[in-house]
Amino acid sequence: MRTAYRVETVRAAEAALMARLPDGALMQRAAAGLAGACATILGRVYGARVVVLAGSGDNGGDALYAGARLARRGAGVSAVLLGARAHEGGLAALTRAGGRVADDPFAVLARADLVLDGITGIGGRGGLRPDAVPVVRAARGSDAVVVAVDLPSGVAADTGAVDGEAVRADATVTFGAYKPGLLVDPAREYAGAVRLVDIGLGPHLPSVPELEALQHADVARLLPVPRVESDKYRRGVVGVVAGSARYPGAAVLAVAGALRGGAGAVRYVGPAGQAVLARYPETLVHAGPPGRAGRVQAWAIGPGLGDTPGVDEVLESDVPVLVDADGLRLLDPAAVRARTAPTLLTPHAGEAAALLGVARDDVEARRLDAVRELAARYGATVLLKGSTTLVADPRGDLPVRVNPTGTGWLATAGSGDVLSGLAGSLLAAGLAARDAASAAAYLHGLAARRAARGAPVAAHDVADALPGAWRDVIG
Ligand SMILES: NC(=O)C1=CN([C@@H]2O[C@H](COP(=O)(O)OP(=O)(O)OC[C@H]3O[C@@H](n4cnc5c(N)ncnc54)[C@H](OP(=O)(O)O)[C@@H]3O)[C@@H](O)[C@H]2O)[C@@H](O)CC1
Ligand SMILES: Nc1ncnc2c1ncn2[C@@H]1O[C@H](COP(=O)(O)OP(=O)(O)O)[C@@H](O)[C@H]1O
Ligand SMILES: [K+]
Repeated sequence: MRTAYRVETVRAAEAALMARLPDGALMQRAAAGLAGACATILGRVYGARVVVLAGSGDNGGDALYAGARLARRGAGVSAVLLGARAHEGGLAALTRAGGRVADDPFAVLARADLVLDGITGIGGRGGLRPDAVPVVRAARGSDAVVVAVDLPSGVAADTGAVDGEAVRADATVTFGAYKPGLLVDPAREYAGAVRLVDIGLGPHLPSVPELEALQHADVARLLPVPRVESDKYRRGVVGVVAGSARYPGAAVLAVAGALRGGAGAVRYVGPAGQAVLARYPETLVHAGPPGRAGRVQAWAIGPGLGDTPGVDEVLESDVPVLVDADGLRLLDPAAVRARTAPTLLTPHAGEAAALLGVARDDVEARRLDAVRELAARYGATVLLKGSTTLVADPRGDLPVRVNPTGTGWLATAGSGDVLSGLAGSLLAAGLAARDAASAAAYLHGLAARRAARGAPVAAHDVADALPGAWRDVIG
């Protein structure tokens, strides 16, 4: 499991650790890790041309000390000082090691092999200041590899927001702990490949992080496995309420996902039964309404539903309910809050914006805030779809989960329908809403990567690739 912590938590842990260490020891650990990562990227340090962009704080200090280490190994290191002052110790170390302050920043940047972005780290506020913007653009426009120190300067560490201009790095070397902005878009995209340097913070960090990203082993522990005493009913029946005369395909895709999610049977309820049976004869179909369709252990309702009623009825049931797509349009927060069984909402950014009464761009810019706000307002688990899918629990003291497996190839019509069916099936199999949502997003992303392998995929390809993704996860 990867975890991320907020700035104030990281600072508190740093303070606790620093109290036990000699002055400056922590910065030296950071600088050593940073220089080592740069050496790996460069391959050959001797003769390499390195430019350090140094802001006025400790982030600049890390970068300058790392520059000094590289200079001692034979790199030609120039510093570009941005801000009213420079980290004294770092600048002195760099000068002692043979580095120099650049007379002409643009000339050194044009010839650089590697640029260290040490303008701001966790102390930065807002986007880059105007003096830094042309320098950062020149760095980006050169052939140099851009390595961000702790965070790409200009991104918000705690939220992943990018207000204004920020450094687009090829790689980020972060210290002590991931920060939420390194895992959540839009900032995540600015960070490139992220490498964590251990500076000994671990024992001083709280056990509950702000954010967590599951990995194969974590998901493997969540996935349901049939046992000797299992039968199709004990494995769980998932009810899929989806599709309409206008969108019969949504029903087929949601069922396709549900059949690969671990439930023992899939009960389809709605007007697209023929289309569903033609593709998946193993489905139990019923014309509806859901209350008459027979017992299920969880409902997934919404994909392609159009104006077909049913959401209110399903919300009144005492089993877990997933609401997606059209089902989200007329959702009554009071009805959701009144439920005793778990509810899982799976909006994309546009649907989340409508539920919150804000613009879609606001949700995209502050995904972490949006998903938390929705979970709190509806008293439901919320899976916010998108390039870094997030899952928030209504219990605000649990970490938000961020899915690391997503791929842009998933941005194809109907892939969300597959996800609904899959997550609903995991709910029926007995997973808690938060686990069902995060395991489904994880498998869904992996399946898309497997199916795509660099080429476009259709939603049904993603569904077909789910068993392979499942096998990858359980190893
Ligand atoms: N704590 C530790 O033990 C360890 C910390 N470590 C390192 O320290 C970093 C944190 O250092 P920090 O606290 O000095 O803040 P930092 O990110 O350098 O920026 C602060 C200065 O930048 C300025 N500024 C603000 N916004 C700006 C903007 N938009 N554009 C331009 N400038 C802007 C503002 O100065 P101002 O110009 O306003 O006076 C502010 O004072 C952390 O990320 C990690 O790298 C590691 O060595 C491990 C041990
Ligand atoms: N840029 C992206 N990167 C990764 N995943 C994405 C991206 N855009 C969309 N997705 C994923 O694709 C799926 C699209 O679902 P949705 O928006 O409901 O589409 P539809 O309604 O057509 O099925 C979601 O799982 C979402 O997380
Ligand atoms: K930085």
